[in-house]
Amino acid sequence: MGKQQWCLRVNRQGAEMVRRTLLDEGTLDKSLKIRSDGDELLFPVIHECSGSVIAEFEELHQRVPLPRHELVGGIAILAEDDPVGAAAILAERPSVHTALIAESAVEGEFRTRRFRVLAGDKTTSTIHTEYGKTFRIDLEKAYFSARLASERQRIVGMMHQGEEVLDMFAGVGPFAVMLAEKAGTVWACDLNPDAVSLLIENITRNRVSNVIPILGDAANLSEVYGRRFDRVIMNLPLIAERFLPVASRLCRSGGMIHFYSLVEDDDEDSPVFHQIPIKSMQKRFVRSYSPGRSHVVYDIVVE
Ligand SMILES: C[S@@+](CC[C@H](N)C(=O)[O-])C[C@H]1O[C@@H](n2cnc3c(N)ncnc32)[C@H](O)[C@@H]1O
Repeated sequence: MGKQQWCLRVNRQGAEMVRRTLLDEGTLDKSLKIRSDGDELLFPVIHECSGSVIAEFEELHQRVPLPRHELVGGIAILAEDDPVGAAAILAERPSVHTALIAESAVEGEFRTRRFRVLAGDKTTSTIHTEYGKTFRIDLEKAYFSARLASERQRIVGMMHQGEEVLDMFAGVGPFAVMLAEKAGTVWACDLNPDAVSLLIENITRNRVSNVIPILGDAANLSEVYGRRFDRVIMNLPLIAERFLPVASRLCRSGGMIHFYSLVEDDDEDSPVFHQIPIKSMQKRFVRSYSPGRSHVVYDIVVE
């Protein structure tokens, strides 16, 4: 009798890239054996995420249990203040150069966190790989979450070739650089100068020529650009609501806004949706955030 776990079903062709991404983001459940099913591989993951389903897996015999941590490139972010466990992670994982503990929640306008080094190099900067693209990340200078990797692929999968895309809160550019693969142009805006510097580095390191970085306040974008965008990305949970009227002025009729939000599981949808012309709207679960709280996305087709 095996163990029931969330998993991603992936066609064998793209499976190695998915395996590496899940390993990099620390999402692969390494206590369970990867399964095959016809043309597909089933990768067990440690939590429910976009596109995941439940399946049964054989349990693997584990060596020394490492403390709970999340990986961003060569940085392990521990859930507990555990310097001994941090040293064990560095010893066990040759690709990890630094182990950190967060000393604050995600805070301020730039949505950053403060960290303390528990072991390894004294840095918050690293190179992270996601679906074959590499990103310079500096966890203390600009927001980044590796846990949205599958969500970004879901958006790429929905896109048509040549779309005009606006990423209103682009950070270091993970959505912008990923979506550039299908887009005509991606306009990527952020208020944080350090995020935009890292975005420019990430555009260059991935040799992307169709992402335009913008340092500025997304609130002003509709005064500069018209209703030209086929798709608008709004990943600024908690306060994105106040930018929704601006987004609807920027998105063409029939275009789509992806509005990310953190909601209590029994929350009603926000009344702000009544303030913009909507043709249709679908709410999707992205990942669980904390007990009783989820990260969700509203895919909104604008009237
Ligand atoms: C949650 S992060 C998302 C970053 C990126 N989209 C990602 O998924 O990694 C939100 C970003 O919005 C930026 N931001 C906050 N207020 C803004 C504003 N008024 N205009 C533009 N960017 C803003 C922050 O600096 C931060 O980088």
